[in-house]
Amino acid sequence: MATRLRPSSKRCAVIGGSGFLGRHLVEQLIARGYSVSVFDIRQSYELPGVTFHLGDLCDKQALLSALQGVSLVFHCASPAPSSDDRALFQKVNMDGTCTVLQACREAGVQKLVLTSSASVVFEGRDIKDGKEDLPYAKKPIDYYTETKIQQEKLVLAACDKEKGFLTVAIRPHGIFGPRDPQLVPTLVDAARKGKMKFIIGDGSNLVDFTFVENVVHGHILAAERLRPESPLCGQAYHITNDEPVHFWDFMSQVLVGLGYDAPRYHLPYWLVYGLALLLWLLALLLRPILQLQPTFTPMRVALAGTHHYYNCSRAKEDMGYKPLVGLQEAITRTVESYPHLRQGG
Ligand SMILES: NC(=O)C1=CN([C@@H]2O[C@H](COP(=O)(O)OP(=O)(O)OC[C@H]3O[C@@H](n4cnc5c(N)ncnc54)[C@H](OP(=O)(O)O)[C@@H]3O)[C@@H](O)[C@H]2O)C=CC1
Ligand SMILES: CC(C)CCC[C@@H](C)[C@H]1CC[C@H]2C3=C(CC[C@]12C)[C@@]1(C)CCC(=O)C[C@@H]1CC3
Repeated sequence: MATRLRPSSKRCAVIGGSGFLGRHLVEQLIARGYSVSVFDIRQSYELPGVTFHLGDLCDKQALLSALQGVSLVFHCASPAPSSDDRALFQKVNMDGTCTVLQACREAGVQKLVLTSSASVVFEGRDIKDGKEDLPYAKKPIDYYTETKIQQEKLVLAACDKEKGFLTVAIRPHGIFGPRDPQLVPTLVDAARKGKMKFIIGDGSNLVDFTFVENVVHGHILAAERLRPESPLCGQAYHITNDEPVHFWDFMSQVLVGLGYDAPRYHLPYWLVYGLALLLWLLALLLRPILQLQPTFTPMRVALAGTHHYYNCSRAKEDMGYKPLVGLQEAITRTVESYPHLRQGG
């Protein structure tokens, strides 16, 4: 039988540590004196103090070797939310998370911090100042959301003070910042194709966009405050910028900052949603012969045309959370980090 290393409180693992959020988290952990094992299916960078373990999180043996001597695990791996591969979401977010839980218990890990999503309560209808006690979406809007709900339930239910295994879930919303492969690149791609001329709905919908460094701060606070006597055990926490913004103002600021025109013409929400649904069905039907990837998916249209902002007072009270970077500075830093996506760049 393999010998088990004694877990050290400054030794942690980041599953999904090569991704957008994961890499920012790893960089901050290193800056705070942790040594970090990254477990991911790919390696996207090198950093002193970080060891990489390449593998699929559905493979328990591969996970076990990465978790040796680790007392704290962050799980922030997921297939891209834009995918519609139901089997992959099921395999990675649900079965894979069960494997992560088993591996953590077998390796003697003491704390697990899951990156969940505020979208676990979103059904495509307005959410204003939503608290953590909102019920999970009964009709999740896509496979990503459906499996994030199951994943969060599994992780929170696994919290067991008697066995010394504590869990907590962080629910960020609309993460953005340098190196994000999703929000800014999708927006710029749509603008370059002339698809960002229209505002969906009347443009008055408020949403949360959260700077990646604030999301990282929330994760580290949660890890450090997670103790048997703390209220964090088995709970979920919204982490936002605490500055809801009009969706279309945010989009316009990013676009204009990068040299593109802001959207100007209004289209009725239900018309665009109906068209997006039709296009999605068409893409599904044509899939055997043609790969269509619509920009305006029903999920994106719902996010672009409804209110969805969340209350983060529970994180403020229980872990002393406060956003470190305000929204305006965050937008400026993000725009400056994408010189290659500028108009004409
Ligand atoms: N971005 C956002 O706005 C929000 C994100 N979240 C959550 O935050 C987390 C991080 O998201 P983000 O950083 O944006 O995503 P990324 O796709 O950038 O990072 C996820 C990482 O996990 C890897 N990965 C995927 N599947 C596996 C697997 N089977 N085994 C090991 N590694 C795997 C990915 O590899 P590869 O790229 O090759 O697939 C990638 O490196 C996710 O859990 C997401 O659900 C929550 C709310 C909002
Ligand atoms: C084409 C435009 C109408 C929209 C372009 C921007 C979108 C790509 C993003 C706007 C809101 C974002 C968002 C997510 C992904 C990127 C957006 C749709 C998530 C779905 C990512 C995963 C989550 O857990 C929730 C996020 C909500 C907001």
